[in-house]
Amino acid sequence: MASGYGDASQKIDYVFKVVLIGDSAVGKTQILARFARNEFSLDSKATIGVEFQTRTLVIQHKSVKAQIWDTAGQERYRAVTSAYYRGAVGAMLVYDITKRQTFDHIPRWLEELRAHADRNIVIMLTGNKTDLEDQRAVPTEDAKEFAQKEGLFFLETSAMEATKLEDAFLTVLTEIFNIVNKKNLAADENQSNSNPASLTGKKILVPGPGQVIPGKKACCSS
Ligand SMILES: Nc1nc2c(ncn2[C@@H]2O[C@H](COP(=O)(O)OP(=O)(O)OP(=O)(O)O)[C@@H](O)[C@H]2O)c(=O)[nH]1
Repeated sequence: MASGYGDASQKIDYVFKVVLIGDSAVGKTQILARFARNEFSLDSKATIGVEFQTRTLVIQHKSVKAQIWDTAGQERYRAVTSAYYRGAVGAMLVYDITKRQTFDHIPRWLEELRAHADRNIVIMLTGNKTDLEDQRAVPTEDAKEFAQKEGLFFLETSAMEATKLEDAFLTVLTEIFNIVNKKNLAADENQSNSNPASLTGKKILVPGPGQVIPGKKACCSS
């Protein structure tokens, strides 16, 4: 269970960094605005550099601060690639369902993600702008098939209408939470006085979707 937009004074159990990537104008900044502040603007300027916003949620009675990072889709405005991905445990790989090219570029984004981020980062392929169904250029089946082949989660969203966005983020955050929690439980079993500390500033190694091996200790390095 997850809820709310958080309260600055509350105790935080975990901080998870999630990055948004994809071509320019697919809706990354508005996805972030919708998720972090429940806002949306049609008059969205191209992102220059990098920004992040946070939202605190409760997942399985623990307080989880989602730190969502957004950078420009346009090469010339992008943040330093390796710094952007450093410490990320989740990624939303976004395309626009009305622009085929933005989907055709997804393998390139995935390649960059796999080159720079933790190899076990949890990834959600996100087809945005479902409110423009009449202009659809990417069949759902094509994306579903690609996601299955690559071992990604997949959902179609609309930042404008707030459709499936909560689902998309919660799926990623809950998957990360379960993996990290499993790691802490394993550590507790091995070391009775171990301290399942906040993950702030720590790079974590997590198994990918569908690759959580029961009983196997997920590994973690700082
Ligand atoms: N119809 C519709 N428009 C959207 C949706 N999400 C974003 N947009 C619009 O698409 C345009 C681009 O959105 P941005 O969020 O700025 O795109 P971006 O991916 O951050 O672009 P860069 O910063 O250049 O990488 C803006 O006009 C948004 O209002 C959506 O779900 N539906």
